[in-house]
Amino acid sequence: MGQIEEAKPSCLNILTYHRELLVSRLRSIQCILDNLLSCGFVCEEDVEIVQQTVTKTDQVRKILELVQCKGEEACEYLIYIIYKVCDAYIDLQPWLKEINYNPSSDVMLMGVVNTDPISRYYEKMRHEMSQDTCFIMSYGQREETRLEELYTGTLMELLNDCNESLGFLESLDTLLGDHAVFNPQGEITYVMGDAGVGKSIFLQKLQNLWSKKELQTDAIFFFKFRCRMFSLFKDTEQISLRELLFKHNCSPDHDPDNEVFDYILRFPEKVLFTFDGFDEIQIKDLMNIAEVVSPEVKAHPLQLLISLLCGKLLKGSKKVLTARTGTEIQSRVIRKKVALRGFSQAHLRTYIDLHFKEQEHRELVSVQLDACPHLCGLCSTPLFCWIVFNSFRHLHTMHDSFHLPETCITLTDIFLLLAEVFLSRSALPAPSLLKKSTRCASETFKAGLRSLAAFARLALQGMERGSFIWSQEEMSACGLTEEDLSLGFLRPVSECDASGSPATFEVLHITLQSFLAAFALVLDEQAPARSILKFFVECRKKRTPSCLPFDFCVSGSSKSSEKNPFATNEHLQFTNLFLCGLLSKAHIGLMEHLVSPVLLKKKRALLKSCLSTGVISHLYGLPHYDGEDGRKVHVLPNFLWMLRCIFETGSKDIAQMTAKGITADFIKLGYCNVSSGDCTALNFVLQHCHKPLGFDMDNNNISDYGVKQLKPSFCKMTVVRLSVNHLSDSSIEVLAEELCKHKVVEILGLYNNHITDVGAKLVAQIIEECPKLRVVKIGKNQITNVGGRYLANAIQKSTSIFDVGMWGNSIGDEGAEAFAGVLRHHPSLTNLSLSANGITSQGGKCLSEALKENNVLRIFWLVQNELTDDAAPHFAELVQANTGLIHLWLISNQFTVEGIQQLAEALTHNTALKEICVKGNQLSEEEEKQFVAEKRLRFH
Ligand SMILES: Nc1ncnc2c1ncn2[C@@H]1O[C@H](COP(=O)(O)OP(=O)(O)OP(=O)(O)O)[C@@H](O)[C@H]1O
Repeated sequence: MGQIEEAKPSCLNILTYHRELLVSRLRSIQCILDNLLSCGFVCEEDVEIVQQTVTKTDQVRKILELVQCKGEEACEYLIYIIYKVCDAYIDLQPWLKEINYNPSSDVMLMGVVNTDPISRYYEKMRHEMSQDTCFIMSYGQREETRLEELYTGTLMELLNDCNESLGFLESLDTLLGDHAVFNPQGEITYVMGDAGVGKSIFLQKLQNLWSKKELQTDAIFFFKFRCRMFSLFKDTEQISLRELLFKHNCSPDHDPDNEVFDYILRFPEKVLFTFDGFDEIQIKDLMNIAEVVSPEVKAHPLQLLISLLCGKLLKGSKKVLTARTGTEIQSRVIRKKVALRGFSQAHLRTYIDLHFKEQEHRELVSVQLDACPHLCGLCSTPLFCWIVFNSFRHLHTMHDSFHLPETCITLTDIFLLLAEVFLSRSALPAPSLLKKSTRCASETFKAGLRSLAAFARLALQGMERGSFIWSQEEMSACGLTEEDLSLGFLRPVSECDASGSPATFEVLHITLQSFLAAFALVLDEQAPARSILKFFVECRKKRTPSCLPFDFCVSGSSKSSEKNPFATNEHLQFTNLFLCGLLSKAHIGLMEHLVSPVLLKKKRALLKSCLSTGVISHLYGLPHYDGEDGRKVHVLPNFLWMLRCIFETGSKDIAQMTAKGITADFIKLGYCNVSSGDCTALNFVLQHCHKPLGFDMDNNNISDYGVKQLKPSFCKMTVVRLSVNHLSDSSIEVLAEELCKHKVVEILGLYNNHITDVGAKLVAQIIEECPKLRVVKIGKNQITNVGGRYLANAIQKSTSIFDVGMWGNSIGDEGAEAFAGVLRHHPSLTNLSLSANGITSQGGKCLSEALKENNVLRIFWLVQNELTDDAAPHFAELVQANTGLIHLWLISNQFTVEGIQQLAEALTHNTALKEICVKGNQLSEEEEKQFVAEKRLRFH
């Protein structure tokens, strides 16, 4: 060992030899001086001399002289400092490698303290981030819940740029990894989701993981922003990037030479940003948003934000951006997309256990949830779940008995519960006197009316002006007192004024602001009654949400400037929805205690007439087109809001009228962001529809709860398309029961769900018992040979079925054998896909032999299986013998040139077959060229 060390070049020589490089690259001199001083290699006077030297390079020269004078040990220690504090001396790390530096055992006994500003800043940032993120928002400001005690995983679906699923993100700490990146040039990880689905908490958890070094990333700086804060700046305000970063996040200490900012500019890839709520950004005049390309230039904060997001500033930095679903952002800046889908059943169970410490409460809540799938559907949105559970806990402790509302609970009910809990606080007796009482919601609301009205006024003003944050003065002007603040509706926004008290406040959650704004519209006795409809008018006027802010900044396009302050108008839609709920028949009893009955009646009548005319004109205005299966209509997202509002009113009349207005035979609701909760609203209208209807609900977030809600409507559905909707076997149970009872279904689409062999058996039952069923798509599920057999047996018995899609299961050769039975004599099957099912040549042989006897099948898909040349003679025979087949798909198997040769020869004997697609087999480009003469053998 000693010999090896002796053989090393001396550190003194190294410093002499590399002096020039060190002089130009060594920074963070203070850290070197601090360590040399504390180890006694230099004295205070030496330090002063160095510090008095004017230029950085001269300071380094002085240090080198000093340590070289002190000898080998001091020189080695200097190199060791560079080695240990690698973040600060990042530029010299390649040099250490080049000189093959390995610290000696002696020097390793010496301590190195990291006093470098960059490292100190990094530590400070972690510390502050950890403090800022360890608590989760809880009721009022009274209790504090630790994030780790309540945070529950949610469904985090990865999407590609066409919003197609790429599976689920298993664990949040891998978010920034390369998995599911569809655009490596993009720098933004875009996280989207509906109101209250947990986008902010997702970021909080991410920040918390980073602060504990548990996030898989090499980012050493983390800046977090809430987009709504950018609305607080005056139009004329100009700040620099440095101010934006350091004033609105953590600022570096003892950094006279701006080393931290310099480092950020030099190594942007070491910086991670999170921007929460892009949909909340107000852009008053898009035309004036100009890009900022220099980090030194002062600009409006919004310009800085947009320039950061577009990569004009700090190019290469990592960014996570959240926004409500529907806020589209150009794919070219997006690296990866995640859609938050809320709690699954299993998550909900975990959340119950975390939320309720008492076993009695856990059981009570579980039983009540199990009895009400609609409530479960609502509770799959974490915000609503949080409100329901907190209200349950509070009201259960306060009152003799409290149960969760059972059937037909609406969102308005949920937010009324929250308001009741908040208001009941002002009437709380001292804890020692706390005695269980009988619950009387109207009394609580009456007693708290003054405060409620003041909060509601504030919320409405905010909605009208498009602001979510208020100053103390604005709050007082609305009549809010100090005492009111403790109720819990508002919470302080982080910044404090000079006296240390919070300078600004916001509503606990933006959806609660929408609710309060709706309350203000109902309570207001001064404004003309018609003004309750103002947001309906506004929402109708507005165009579909688009990616305007980003359109502008990314492509520089000059779309017309729009007065619309928001990228989406969801919070206005929510206000309308709550208005419908508050003015519904179900809540007259409560509202009459708060508003004059005459005015209430007038407002109810106005709303009803507005909804009725709105529904008619909306349905009339939808784009209809005539297809093979009758008249089709593709609804727009507003249709869903309309349904939600109708459900919230609980009005049978309006539901009936809407059902009557549906003139199409086929409704396309694909990619409309339909959630399980929406299915109750859909069902509410559909129950008044008396004619058969086709429904395409593919690519939504319906889940098992939603299917349960749609149960009464399946009797009239001729087309049931529920592909890509997170359905498990329990949904198929509901479908089997209903579809077999009514026997009207013709098309069943269940592609890309979580169906296993258990569900496949139920689908087989549907196939057997529904005589009109023509098309079944059940690809990309989890069906094995067992399920494959059930399905094959059922299809064999069906005389109506002509199109079966089984792509992407794992039925293997045994399943293929069962389908060979189907192919042998099936009278009607014309299109069959068994692609991506792990079928080898053995299965291929069975299938091709069976198909020789069938001249009905037209299209046969066997893409992405494991067919080799062993299967080629059988397929060649098939091609020669069969005259029914028009397309044979054998893409991405393992045929070589010999196998393909056999197919090519056989093809010359068959004139009916239009093409055999053999792209992606094991042929070189040269080999493929041999077959150019046979044009029907396709390699592209
Ligand atoms: N993963 C989670 N675990 C536990 N609770 C959660 C989780 N996600 C959200 N919540 C609860 O739901 C509430 C609302 O979540 P959050 O504010 O993150 O929603 P959001 O998607 O940002 O909503 P919006 O788009 O309306 O701003 C949180 O305050 C928290 O109580």
